Amino acid sequence: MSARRRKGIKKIGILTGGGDAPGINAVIRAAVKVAVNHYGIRVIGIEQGFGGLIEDRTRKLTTKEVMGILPRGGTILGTTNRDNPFHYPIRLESGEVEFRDVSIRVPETLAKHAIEALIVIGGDGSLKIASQLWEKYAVPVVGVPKTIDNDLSATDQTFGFDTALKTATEAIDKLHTTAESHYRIMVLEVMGRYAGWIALQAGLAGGADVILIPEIPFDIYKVCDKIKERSAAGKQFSIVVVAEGARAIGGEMVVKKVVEDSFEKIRLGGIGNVVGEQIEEITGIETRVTVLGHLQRGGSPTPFDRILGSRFGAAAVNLVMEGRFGEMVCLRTPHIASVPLVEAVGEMRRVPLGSDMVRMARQIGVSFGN
Ligand SMILES: Nc1ncnc2c1ncn2[C@@H]1O[C@H](COP(=O)(O)OP(=O)(O)O)[C@@H](O)[C@H]1O
Ligand SMILES: O=P(O)(O)OC[C@H]1O[C@](O)(COP(=O)(O)O)[C@@H](O)[C@@H]1O
Ligand SMILES: [Mg+2]
Repeated sequence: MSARRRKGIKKIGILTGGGDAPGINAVIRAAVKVAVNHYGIRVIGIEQGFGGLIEDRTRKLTTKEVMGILPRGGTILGTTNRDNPFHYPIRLESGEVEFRDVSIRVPETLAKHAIEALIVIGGDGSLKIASQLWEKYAVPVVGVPKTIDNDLSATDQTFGFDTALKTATEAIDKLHTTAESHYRIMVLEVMGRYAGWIALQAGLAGGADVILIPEIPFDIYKVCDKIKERSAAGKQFSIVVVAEGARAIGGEMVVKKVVEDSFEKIRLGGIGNVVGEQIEEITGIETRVTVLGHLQRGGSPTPFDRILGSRFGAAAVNLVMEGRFGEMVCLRTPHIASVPLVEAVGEMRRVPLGSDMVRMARQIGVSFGN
């Protein structure tokens, strides 16, 4: 510990950015406990993501503040998937919004509070900002990967994904019983942005008949063939799981919303209804659509996510104390490792078409609609 103390760090900051994910509070709790109890340093929480560093919203995080938060979903610090210091929305007197680079305020706020290192818990967007802050201002940052989408290539898994999967699987189980009773087709739309991990794995865990993911564009007639094949075999109901980023061959992804003051403006959603209507029209079988939405991001984290979050939180503080800035902690099963942030945000992890999970799914009769 004395060698680490020589690095001279006495105070660190923590912020959470992007969509929340169950397990964030486990990261914060572990980081605070390790910082305070093990290294004897202080922790400042930045509120509401990068906006907190721009608008100077901070609060002290003691071990008392993190008591009892392990099983809690969400983030006690608040978050946003809009604020980007390099592209920050400023509301003009005219009411119009203008984007400006206000990133200089980040090192200014950190200096004001004597914060010597910053732990950023976020997905690709937030970690890219962290990486830019490190490159442009040498802000001493360490990243912690977070997203229910599990779409970061640099880590075997992100926390939050397991909990989202549990929620989506339970939803499929529930849809099964009502689908079976009413001889209906049930379509479930799940999140995941441009990756199909939630749809694929929840679909497999819940025994879906059709799984539509962004990585495999579908043909609606092939989807209906599978449903008709089941009907012919006496199975009078079917479960179709659709990722929000799924699209028909030659078609576009369905956009639910354009968030103008966000850097990444597109919010996906709506493909479930499109697919549901087409299935009903083509097969003539009564079809209902459920959009699972933000239920997937809420609730108490699973044991896996609590433990992974805790491991990441502890590892992030260790990286800080070792002076290894510009890096992100990651899971290299069974170990916790680290990678440079630039590498971490470089590539999105999508479902590989040759993966054994896709192969197994096909072998047990799941249709991907192609
Ligand atoms: N490719 C990008 N480059 C720079 N900033 C980005 C990029 N994508 C998103 N951002 C910014 O990062 C923030 C968080 O991104 P988002 O994707 O919503 O969450 P996450 O951190 O979970 O990926 C957004 O507010 C946006 O301003
Ligand atoms: O909460 P919003 O703005 O509707 O965002 C929804 C998006 O956020 C997510 O839930 C999580 O994405 P991030 O981890 O990148 O924040 C996506 O699955 C979904 O597309
Ligand atoms: Mg993102």
